[in-house]
Amino acid sequence: MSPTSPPSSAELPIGSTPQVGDRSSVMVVPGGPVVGSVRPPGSKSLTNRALICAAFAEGASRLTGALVSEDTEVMIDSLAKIGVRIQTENAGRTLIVEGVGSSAASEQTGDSPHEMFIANSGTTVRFLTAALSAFGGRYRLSGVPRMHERPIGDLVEAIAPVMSGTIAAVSGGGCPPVEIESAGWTGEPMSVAGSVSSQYLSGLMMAAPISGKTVEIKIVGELVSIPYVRMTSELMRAFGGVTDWNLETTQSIRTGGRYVGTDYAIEPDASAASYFWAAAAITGGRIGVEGLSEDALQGDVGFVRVLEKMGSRLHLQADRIEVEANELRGVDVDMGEISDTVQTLSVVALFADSPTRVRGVAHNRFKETDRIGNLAIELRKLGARIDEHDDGLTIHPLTTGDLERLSESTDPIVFETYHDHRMAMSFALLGLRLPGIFVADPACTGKTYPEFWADLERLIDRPHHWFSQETNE
Ligand SMILES: O=C(O)C1=C[C@@H](OP(=O)(O)O)[C@@H](O)[C@H](O)C1
Ligand SMILES: C=C(OP(=O)(O)O)C(=O)O
Repeated sequence: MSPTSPPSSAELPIGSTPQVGDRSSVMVVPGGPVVGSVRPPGSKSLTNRALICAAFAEGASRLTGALVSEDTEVMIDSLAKIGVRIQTENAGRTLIVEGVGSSAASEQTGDSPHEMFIANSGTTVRFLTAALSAFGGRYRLSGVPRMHERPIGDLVEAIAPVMSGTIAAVSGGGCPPVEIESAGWTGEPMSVAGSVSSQYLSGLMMAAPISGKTVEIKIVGELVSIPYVRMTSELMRAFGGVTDWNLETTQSIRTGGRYVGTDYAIEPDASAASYFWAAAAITGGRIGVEGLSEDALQGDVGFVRVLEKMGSRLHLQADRIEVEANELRGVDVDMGEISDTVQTLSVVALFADSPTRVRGVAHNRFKETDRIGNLAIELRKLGARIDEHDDGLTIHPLTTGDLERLSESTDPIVFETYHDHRMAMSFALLGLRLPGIFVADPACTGKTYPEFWADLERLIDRPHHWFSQETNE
């Protein structure tokens, strides 16, 4: 799909949400400063952790503020297959989970495998692989083609020596599908590598209470995305699990206890919030995100500190983080702890007055797509110089000449999104500043934020232009 002249568009009412396969691109109409308030949906990371803890708890839990999206739906559907009953209220944002308790190895082995479809949800496949191996039984977890290219070998290798039974990642390079036939964990100490994804360690930590054992987990080598591991500890504690961890002094974690049903309120998603904070920063606007503070469990609230380093002003309140635009300068920043916001920041960096170097995110190549290589390919479509590094990117800002050329051009530029929700939401920001920016496959935001386009329209108070597949092909 690459139109050479703008196709005829359909204007839909503000607040419309694209359906998968329904419309193949969207053009956000540029305008002035974006000003306002927004509350993104619940955190994906917190929702899927809370679902794991609640599912294997004794008793019922009530989760409020939950995310309703593909990544949480595949978790819920998979848990339902092992008999976890989950009722929904408030259009799915409240989940009442009847826990099944801890290890059920004896009842589950011998059955035909439970087939679980986990789409492209890293948290779901990694957390469930650990949890189900600890719970016991036969399972097969498979997803979309990209999921079968996303590594899980380090997790499988960590589990195999301490599990009674067999576990394998059957695609080349140690990728899903994952096949498990388990009679539970032995309780022996484990070792896990953490340089590709922190989700392996988080999965093992959360699985220990499910195994009914207290387990020592040694972290081998570098650990990426550390704030997510802290989040795991906090979530486990909220549900009665025990973690003993001091990463500053030790590279190992003791984890165990038993989960008990709990009422738990989920924070809005901080990675989703990054798009709105960035929208303020690049349009001369001011946007407050409700329901988040710097004390949030999600490390991605740290994105606003990077914006501050670039020149934006922050207004911090107990339950709201507001970003106000100011002149933007380039920064040299390690984003290893907030890697889901690299695409957002790269778009912001295009509008700064000097280059930005993003470091520490080599693991971004293993996510929904290669978030270094493919990000560079797309951003270069604007004419910007983007240097690709093993561990990140250098983004050279658009020059005044580039901005003039792009502002006057009537040629559309189509941004491919690679089935990656964060590509789509980040490129939408370009459309706030520049005409003719088409974002392909807008429905891919459904992985974590189905209402993204609707929320953005309400905030900017003007409709996007939607283009159907037929129009563009
Ligand atoms: O544990 C989590 O909830 C997550 C951890 C991060 O993954 P990595 O640990 O693979 O960086 C992040 O990118 C992902 O969106 C969610
Ligand atoms: C990397 C992501 O997701 P996951 O690893 O959970 O699929 C993400 O949401 O940006």
